[in-house]
Amino acid sequence: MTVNVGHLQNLSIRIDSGMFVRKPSGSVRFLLPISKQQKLPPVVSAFQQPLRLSNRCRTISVGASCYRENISGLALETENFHPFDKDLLLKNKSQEVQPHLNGKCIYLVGMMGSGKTTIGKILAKELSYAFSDSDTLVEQEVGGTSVAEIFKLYGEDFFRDKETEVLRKLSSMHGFVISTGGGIVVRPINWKYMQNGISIWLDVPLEALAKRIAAVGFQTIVNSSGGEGRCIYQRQCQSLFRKSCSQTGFVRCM
Ligand SMILES: Nc1ncnc2c1ncn2[C@@H]1O[C@H](COP(=O)(O)OP(=O)(O)O)[C@@H](O)[C@H]1O
Ligand SMILES: O=C(O)C1=C[C@@H](OP(=O)(O)O)[C@@H](O)[C@H](O)C1
Repeated sequence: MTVNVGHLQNLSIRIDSGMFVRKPSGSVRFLLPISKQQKLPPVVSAFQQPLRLSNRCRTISVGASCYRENISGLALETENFHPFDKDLLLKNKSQEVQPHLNGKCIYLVGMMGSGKTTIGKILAKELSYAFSDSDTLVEQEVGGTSVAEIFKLYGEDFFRDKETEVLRKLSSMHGFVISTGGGIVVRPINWKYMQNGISIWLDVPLEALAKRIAAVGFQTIVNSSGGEGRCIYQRQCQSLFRKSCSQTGFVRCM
């Protein structure tokens, strides 16, 4: 599905979906997936600088006074960007793409603590979508048993089976923003179900994740040894996210 947002900052660009994320430096990155098959015309931006959309995933700035393409060609960063409020950016972006989504579900994927719930709730509100959390749906499937209890009583495989069942049901629904569990990418079948919607990977550096998880004292279900064990697990998931990103056209938000 492509969305023509030619009017957005005069960018004559066709995108599958996109999202603004403000980088710590204050600039804003707008990410979009480019599927392999799409032969997109060169994009002449508002700044009259032709862009070659050759990569599967591009970041492009919007509303900046000027920008430059970085060496890897994967990221455009703004200079002299006047920092916008992130929620305002989400609001503006949501209003731009909402009419084109045709009710497609939006799946937020990322490590524990990457902000799936926080951003998912804002996004759902701005898109007039319902918000749901795959963990909560799994708990409902198991009579209200908590995720931690499910892992303890029935083990991870049981949890993963229920997680896949939840995604199968969601794949025929519309109008949801779903915050998925951090390990949802460990099963390729889950990617298949999420491809019925739009998947957005919140790619937060491990250091920032560690700070957030430490700050809220998350029960690390998957690796109670915390610390090193958790970091190894997170690195495994990160490489899975990267792989799924390359194979399934996930939108990657940094
Ligand atoms: N962009 C952000 N910057 C800083 N902290 C954030 C951001 N997004 C979420 N957080 C914080 O990180 C923690 C985890 O956020 P949450 O949305 O629950 O993540 P997830 O649902 O991916 O586990 C919360 O304390 C939240 O306030
Ligand atoms: O990383 C994981 O494998 C998990 C992350 C959790 O979700 P959150 O990322 O929302 O905490 C939850 O699905 C379960 O504890 C498994």
